[in-house]
Amino acid sequence: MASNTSEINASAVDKDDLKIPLIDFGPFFTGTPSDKHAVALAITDAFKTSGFVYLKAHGIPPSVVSGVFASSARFFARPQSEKDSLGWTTPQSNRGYVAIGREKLMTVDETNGADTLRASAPDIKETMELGREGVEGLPNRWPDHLDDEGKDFKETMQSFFEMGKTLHKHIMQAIALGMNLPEHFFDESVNIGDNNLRLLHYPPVSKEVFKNNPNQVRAGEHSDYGSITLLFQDKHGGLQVRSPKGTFVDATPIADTIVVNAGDLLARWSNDTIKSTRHRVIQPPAPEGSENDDSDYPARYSIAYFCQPNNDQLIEALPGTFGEEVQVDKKYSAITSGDYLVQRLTATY
Ligand SMILES: O=C(O)CCC(=O)C(=O)O
Ligand SMILES: [Fe+2]
Repeated sequence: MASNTSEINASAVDKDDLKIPLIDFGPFFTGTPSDKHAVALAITDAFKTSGFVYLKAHGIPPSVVSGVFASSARFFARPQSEKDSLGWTTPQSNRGYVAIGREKLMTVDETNGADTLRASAPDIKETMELGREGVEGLPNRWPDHLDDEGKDFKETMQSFFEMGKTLHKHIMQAIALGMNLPEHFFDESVNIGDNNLRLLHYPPVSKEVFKNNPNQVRAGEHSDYGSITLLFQDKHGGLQVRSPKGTFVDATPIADTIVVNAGDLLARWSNDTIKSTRHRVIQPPAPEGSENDDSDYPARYSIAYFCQPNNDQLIEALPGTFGEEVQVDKKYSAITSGDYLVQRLTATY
């Protein structure tokens, strides 16, 4: 048990009071009930302190993940006109291709000045947004009519979408146990799969761009909107998390792990006992000795699977997070998951 506990608590990031553990999710599926509980508590504890955790043995095979990265890279390599023909339309749909400069991620307090911010330092990224299949009037913008590669893309992403849905359920089961709720407490709240799979491509950028504009980033500081985000990074790095001291700390990629972070809706659901922590993406850290190298920063690819409770799920303070026993009132009024998401998306596009 002792070795098991220390493995659960391995540290991935520990800087400026920001501690992000690396947790082996395996024992949650295969361990004894007490192993399972220990994993659940460790994950919940991480969400309550930093809002972030690295997970290994999460159940999505590395070969599947590399297949999704490859398919994503082939998609972004298509001619701009093809990608534009699959363009994102509305926050209600939130499906389709988003060209560089269209979305500006920002913090909640910045949304009043969204247009100025977008103009001065647009995010240097393009994305492809994929949603649940079969929603009346909101089709995914698949490239399957273009060629065989487009058909492969559709199949790969549909299958990955389902895996993300399952992992969402499992992590919510861990959170339920960690919050002293029944293991299956959230199952019915996340069984529809109203999630959003976002493929991201940060193209190569000249070092001058970052030198000349101190506000330039690849993706602006923000918190995520939903319950949790499953983030798959390539090896380049550039993701940073806001520490309690206010600094940005690198969340360096670790092979065969994913970064999972809590979103605003889970923070709200937990009456702010769980934290939705701000993060951003900048240029990758320069390898040592490369200070005078003036070649471009390399491209970076990532996959963000935004998990969202079912659209019609009412989000209000969970049992145990308010009331006399804990001496805290409910901090927020009830809102459905779907209404909340559309509100947030409307501000950033
Ligand atoms: O690309 C990344 O590593 C993070 C992207 C992100 O935070 C987001 O799209 O919400
Ligand atoms: Fe994010």
